[in-house]
Amino acid sequence: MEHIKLSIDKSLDFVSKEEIFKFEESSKKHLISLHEGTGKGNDYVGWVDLPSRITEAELNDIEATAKSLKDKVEVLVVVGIGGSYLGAKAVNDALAHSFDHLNAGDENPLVLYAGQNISEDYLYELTDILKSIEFGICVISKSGTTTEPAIAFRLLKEMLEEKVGKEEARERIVAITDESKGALRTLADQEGYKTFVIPDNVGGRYSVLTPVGLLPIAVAGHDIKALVAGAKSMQDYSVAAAFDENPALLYAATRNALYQKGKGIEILANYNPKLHNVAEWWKQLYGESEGKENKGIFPASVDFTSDLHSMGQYIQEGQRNIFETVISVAKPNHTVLIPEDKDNLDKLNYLAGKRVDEVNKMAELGTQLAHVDGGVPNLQIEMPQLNEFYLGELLYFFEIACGVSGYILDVNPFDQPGVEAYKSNMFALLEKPGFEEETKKIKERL
Ligand SMILES: O=P(O)(O)OC[C@H]1O[C@](O)(CO)[C@@H](O)[C@@H]1O
Repeated sequence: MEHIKLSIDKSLDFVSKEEIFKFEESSKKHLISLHEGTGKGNDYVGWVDLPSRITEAELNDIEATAKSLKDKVEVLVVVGIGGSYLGAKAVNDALAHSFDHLNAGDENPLVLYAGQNISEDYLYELTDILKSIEFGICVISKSGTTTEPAIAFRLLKEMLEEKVGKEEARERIVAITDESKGALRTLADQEGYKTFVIPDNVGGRYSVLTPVGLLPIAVAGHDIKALVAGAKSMQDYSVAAAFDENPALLYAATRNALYQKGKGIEILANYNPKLHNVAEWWKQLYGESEGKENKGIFPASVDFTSDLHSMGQYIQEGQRNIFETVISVAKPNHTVLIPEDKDNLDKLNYLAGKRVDEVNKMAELGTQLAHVDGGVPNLQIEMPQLNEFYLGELLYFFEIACGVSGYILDVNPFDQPGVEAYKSNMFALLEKPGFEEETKKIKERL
């Protein structure tokens, strides 16, 4: 069985093997404490064995719900923010045809997203376009009280009920939320929506392998059983593999060793734009998990080679506080050859007959070497292919490595207290009932 691989060779000019291997024992210990639920934030480690715990019956239920939505709608709007949508978007965009929006032969509904911002123009344009489209809603909120999705859901629910009637709207709305508490649970029970549960012990950013990610991924027509099988394969491998062959432990150890050497920013790079939103998901995962107590690596991302023509300058010659982790896909899913041209004005004939991917791979290798020469340590994560199975491996790899890495950093990787600061200011400024004191204080500052 081939797995995704991590190569740390191009970081060894900056950090020694000893400096990485000094985390061997602690990272193994942290992995065990994640599995046994004995570390910080242990109320939220329900995701650790999710791939092996999820049952065939649960997956079948998700697939059946996806099918009934598919039969009814052309568009499914996933309403959620942060961990309630980023995982689904990451996988759907990685697996979708790049030009899905032109309806490139896809019979599955188009999955759109709302509630991930509070832009009036976004909501206007979305509701406007949906007037002439058969749509459904998958509303996802663990707490049920997050402002952004609550606003979007209110608008979309009202619109759908007006468009197709309350009875039919009920058939087209699925709610994914807490088992027993919260505003969305109450509403879903009142209205009789089909619901799925976000387990209590799984936080939003670790929830992609629950119905939160799996339902929208199934609606888009992707194989959720293969995704979960990939995650399970990485769950097993991360427990069984020796430290030097264990991508998750080695990644956690290497990034912490680099951090201790002053590399405070990690840039996740890809050479396939389909992976753009995997990086968006990864940024929440690592940013919310590690950025606390005035510590943590700042997670950033780039799409190469596009961003070599913008951010490339900074990475090559800017402040030397960064390292780069490249996600590389070994084998593309299609073949395109560079054609011969008799005039050869662009001097490209030396590439004629070669695959486009060969050029991409040389750009990747050339960039890694240049960045190393410029003082940027490089890690490489290689996926054999971009498909459900290896995406499942990748997601679980990043999750388990994040838990271990957070424990090495000695933070609780499962809380996000800092996110409340903006919310409380926003509520004070909006004069939300219950925030009178905060409103008074904030107004004095303006
Ligand atoms: O699913 P909910 O409760 O609406 O939360 C959405 C997101 O908001 C946060 O709680 C931060 O505000 C994230 O951790 C979470 O993924």
